[in-house]
Amino acid sequence: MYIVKVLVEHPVHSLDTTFDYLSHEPLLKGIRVWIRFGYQKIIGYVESIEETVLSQEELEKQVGFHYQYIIDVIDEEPLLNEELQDLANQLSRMTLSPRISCLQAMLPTQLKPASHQAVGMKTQLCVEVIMDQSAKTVKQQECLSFLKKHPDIPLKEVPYSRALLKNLEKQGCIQIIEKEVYRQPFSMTHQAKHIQLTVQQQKVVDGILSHQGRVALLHGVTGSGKTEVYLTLAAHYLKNNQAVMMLVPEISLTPMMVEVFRERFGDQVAILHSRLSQGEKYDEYRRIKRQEVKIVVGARSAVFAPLENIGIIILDEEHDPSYKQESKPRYLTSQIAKIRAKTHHASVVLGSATPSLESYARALKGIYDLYELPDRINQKPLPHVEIVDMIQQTRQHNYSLFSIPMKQSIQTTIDKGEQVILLLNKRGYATYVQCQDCGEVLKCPHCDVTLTDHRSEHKLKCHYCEYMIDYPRVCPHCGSTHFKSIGYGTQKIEEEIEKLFHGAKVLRYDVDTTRQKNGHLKLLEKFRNKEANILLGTQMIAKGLDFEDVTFVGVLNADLSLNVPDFRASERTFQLLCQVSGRSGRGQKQGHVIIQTYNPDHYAITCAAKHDYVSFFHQEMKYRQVAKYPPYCHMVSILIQSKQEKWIHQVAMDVKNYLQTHSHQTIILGPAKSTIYKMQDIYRERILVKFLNSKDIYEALNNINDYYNKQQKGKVRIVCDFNPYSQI
Ligand SMILES: Nc1ncnc2c1ncn2[C@@H]1O[C@H](COP(=O)(O)OP(=O)(O)OP(=O)(O)O)[C@@H](O)[C@H]1O
Ligand SMILES: [Zn+2]
Ligand SMILES: [Zn+2]
Repeated sequence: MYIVKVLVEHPVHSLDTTFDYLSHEPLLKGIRVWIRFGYQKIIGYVESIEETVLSQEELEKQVGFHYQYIIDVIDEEPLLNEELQDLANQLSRMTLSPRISCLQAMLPTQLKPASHQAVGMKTQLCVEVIMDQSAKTVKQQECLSFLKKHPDIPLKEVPYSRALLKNLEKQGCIQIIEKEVYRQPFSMTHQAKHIQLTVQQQKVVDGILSHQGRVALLHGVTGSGKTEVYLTLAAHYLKNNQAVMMLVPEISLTPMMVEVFRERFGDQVAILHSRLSQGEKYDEYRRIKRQEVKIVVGARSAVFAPLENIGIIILDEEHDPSYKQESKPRYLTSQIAKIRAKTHHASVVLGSATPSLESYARALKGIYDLYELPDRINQKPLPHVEIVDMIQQTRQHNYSLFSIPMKQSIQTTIDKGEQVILLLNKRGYATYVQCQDCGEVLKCPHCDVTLTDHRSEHKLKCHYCEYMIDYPRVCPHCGSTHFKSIGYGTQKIEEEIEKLFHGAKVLRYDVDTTRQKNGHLKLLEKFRNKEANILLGTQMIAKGLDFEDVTFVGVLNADLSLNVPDFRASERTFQLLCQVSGRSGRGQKQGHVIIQTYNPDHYAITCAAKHDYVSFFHQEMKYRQVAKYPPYCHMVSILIQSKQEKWIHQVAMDVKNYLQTHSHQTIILGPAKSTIYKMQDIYRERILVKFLNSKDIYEALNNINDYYNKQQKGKVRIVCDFNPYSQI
């Protein structure tokens, strides 16, 4: 008899314990099983098995409750190998999240502990030749020799009649069998070109290869050929029969990197990111697990890909905030990459034109190896960047969103037949609706935010919950019928541009226009084919795009990312401006950039205009040191949430007091109301803790977590976020 400890899917901490079941047979650790839980039949995850010589009766006498048997076994093999099972436990401890939520984060939906396998394998009928002597007719022989040349051909592609095939099957010459086919998320489009590395690139590659097991920071300016370095490294490990993990930040970017990797390595590449269909993800995951592919390209969660014998893990655009998971378990991808690299004795490469302050500081300290690619390929100069002071524009009575130099540059670029990228930094800048008579601004009743005008659908929507209403006819406050949309959204600017510039053809690139499957790719392909001369978009267009004919980049409002209550505001602004500038002048022609701002002297803007990372780094480090922010300390954000406003502040104060008496060398800020105090009808207060020594703060938080999320369950919820990126 075996006692099986089973984790059950329940996203609350109080269930982060295992439940004991019995089994007559030994089971494998890490498989899913059907169990009875209360009155339900649910799926559980086998955490451990223990053999016992006692009978059920004797066992029950010992523990004083009635054991149930496992109803059925779901998986033949463990979902996760030993390495990943250990990682799940480590992740749970690191982030103070339930183990089951860590398993959920690591597996594709179809394999998640609670899932019911809605999508399964895709199969098709294939023809296989077993024996070719007994064919009688000429036609049959002809068909057989065709089939021998095309082993395992799908039945529907065989250019012979079904009757003929049926006869051959009867004679025992062939068999028609059902075979699994993989759903292919992308098809190959371009042909691979062979590129000789520059001396600088080669040096980087050699350096990284001769320090196996280290973390390398590759600081290379935009267009310096980092991708080519990644490809060469990948080829090297592949030749050694080792696996390669290539991580990219945004969903929008993944298809481009996938394309480049597919061109070079064919179907040895698997893709993992959130835009794939359930079925595609399931297939890709199993291709990796069966060791049919050696390279994985994907976004954040691909860091958990079940690759074995990993040689290298590469994170492109390592500074990107999307590497931080913003829901349970709140992990930082680079942290996971480093843990896995250690297990596999793999190298880690963190690549960026604008490394995060934390990474560059580590490189200067010698914790990481630093590699630089200071020049663009073929010594192409970086674009000339001009800063336009918008206060001056107002003084000259230009109230338009476009300054005079911006207007001129856009028009000239279009006239020359070249292309323009325009960045509208939209954060907090979406259009909202205000009553012209009483000033009432329409807000979401469930969240402390204004409703956004989605003109094309005649709707107002909340961006934080599902709330949506029709465009109002009368003001709910005064009954007036005069409304005005305030602010600029990409949609509004798109209309304006087409009126303002001769010959302008705009492609709008944002969440709305890229929602459909491969929408990003299709839109970018249109731009590449020159079906439009202006690409207008939000932050999404700042990264990774490589278009030869883009010679002008305009930033409409550089300040919006500067004026947010986040200690990384300057860093984010600097990164965004460098990245988007880097899209200009990548081909033969010189690039030009205009940044419109109300803060023309801010170092984030002046350093970006000079492409001067190092100066920015040192100035920003001074500020972080004085204000005591990372990398000079660690940080954890504690979010206290409750549906009851009357409790929340008292609980937050209790948490603070507990932390104060149970930790040393900490600075505790707050509690304060969150930037968005009410979200989805839940009130939110926040405490920020800066600390140097992680041991006691970690213990204190673990206790707090235990107390409120397990014992006091229901009243409040506490969410701890180490290395917080978002503070809304
Ligand atoms: N050794 C080389 N010889 C010729 N062309 C190269 C070489 N290496 C890279 N390139 C080309 O230079 C261009 C820029 O390279 P790549 O896109 O890799 O830059 P990057 O450093 O990743 O830039 P970004 O940070 O802006 O994404 C690409 O078109 C690439 O094909
Ligand atoms: Zn009104
Ligand atoms: Zn809302």
